[in-house]
Amino acid sequence: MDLMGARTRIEEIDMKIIDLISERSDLASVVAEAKRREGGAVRDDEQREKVIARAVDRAKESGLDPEPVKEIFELLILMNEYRQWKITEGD
Ligand SMILES: C=C(O[C@@H]1C=C(C(=O)O)C=C[C@H]1O)C(=O)O
Repeated sequence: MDLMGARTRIEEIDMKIIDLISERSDLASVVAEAKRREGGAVRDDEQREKVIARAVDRAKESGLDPEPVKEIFELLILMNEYRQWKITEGD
């Protein structure tokens, strides 16, 4: 694969990543509704730790440096929490 081919493939992967981030982020409405019904704060430190630990383990299995992966997941969690706060702010 040449440079152009690699860049085209990177672009395709980037678009998929954005679609997945959007799908993950959209689940904030489901989570916010469940927490409204069942009770529970937007920020859940126990669940945060599980999500991060899972991502770090998978990163290591994939031969990736876990630290940047951890940072990415911290941002994804913040995005989801922000969406939940926006949904529940009128409550
Ligand atoms: C999605 C949730 O809400 C928050 C967002 C999380 C996430 O994006 O993975 C994890 C824990 C919570 O702080 C949840 O409680 O499951």
